[in-house]
Amino acid sequence: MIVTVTLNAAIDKTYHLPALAAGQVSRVDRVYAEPGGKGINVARVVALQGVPVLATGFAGGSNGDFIERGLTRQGIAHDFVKIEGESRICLNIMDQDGVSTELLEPGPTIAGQEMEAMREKLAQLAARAKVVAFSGSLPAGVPKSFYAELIGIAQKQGAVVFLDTSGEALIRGAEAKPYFIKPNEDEVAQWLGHSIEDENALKQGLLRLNETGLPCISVSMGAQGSLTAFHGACYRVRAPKVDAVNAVGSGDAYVAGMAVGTAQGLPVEECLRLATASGTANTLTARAGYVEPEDVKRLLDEVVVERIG
Ligand SMILES: Nc1ncnc2c1ncn2[C@@H]1O[C@H](COP(=O)(O)OP(=O)(O)O)[C@@H](O)[C@H]1O
Ligand SMILES: O=P(O)(O)OC[C@H]1O[C@](O)(COP(=O)(O)O)[C@@H](O)[C@@H]1O
Repeated sequence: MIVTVTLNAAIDKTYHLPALAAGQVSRVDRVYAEPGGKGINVARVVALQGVPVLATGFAGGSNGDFIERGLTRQGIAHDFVKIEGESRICLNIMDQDGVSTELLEPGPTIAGQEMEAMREKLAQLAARAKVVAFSGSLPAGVPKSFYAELIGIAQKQGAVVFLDTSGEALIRGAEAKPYFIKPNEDEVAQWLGHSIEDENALKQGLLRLNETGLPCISVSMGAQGSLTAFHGACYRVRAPKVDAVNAVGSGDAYVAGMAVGTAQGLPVEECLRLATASGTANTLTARAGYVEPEDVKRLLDEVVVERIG
């Protein structure tokens, strides 16, 4: 089983409208509202590929109820820590030219006893999991070291750990040496303490991070695919060319593909192929963090994985 952890769960709302004009009234043509936040998107894309998954994290208020009911309706097992605060809404406004504007609420404040409940729940769930994937921002009240703490709990239960977050939560979380991380290029530069001029510099940087005890690091680059350092080997992956409809959640779909491949014990090249096909398939639907399984299957053959060092 794969367990996904979303500490800052959300209702992901997507508004499709002709144009977004600041300071004016805009009418929305189509609205999608889904259980979301990065880890929940990962769970949905894993489930859509027919692999057992369970979503956990913090959920509260009427938005939390919506998230849990939505997951149940979508057939995704879940077991959240109930919190006093209200889970957030994240808004993606898509105009007719495909330009996306995201508004992400900060989320609720988490109390000390709610964090304690999360530690206990995770220990139980991780004992049944092959892969535990932590994704997304930290809600208020949670210390920046919380991911490192939770990663330690999951590793102690024998799970392979993924971490997809940003900023200080990533830097501090990475101290616990998760198996897989997905920083962006700026974060890699910040880590290394120098700017990254070109792809070769990025490759060298990722390989150096490998040496610090981080075995698998992917930097994804939208339509350009991704670069991954894996135990001292480097892979350049080209994504299939498609007419993208909505790329929000593609990073999460990529993580889902990596998690599925890893849980199934596939070689890293095949994990990267599945991750990329899942990320690209996510761009083909109007919904965030959603793939058609036939799209993933069809795109697999169009992904090019090349070892470059
Ligand atoms: N426009 C696109 N065309 C084809 N594939 C895409 C496109 N956007 C994203 N992808 C796929 O999804 C993966 C993750 O997307 P990316 O936008 O880099 O993630 P994030 O959402 O974390 O920024 C990419 O590596 C690629 O496989
Ligand atoms: O937890 P964060 O970092 O605030 O991000 C939350 C948002 O990220 C998203 O998952 C999209 O992320 P990606 O496009 O990077 O996959 C939204 O669906 C979600 O609401």
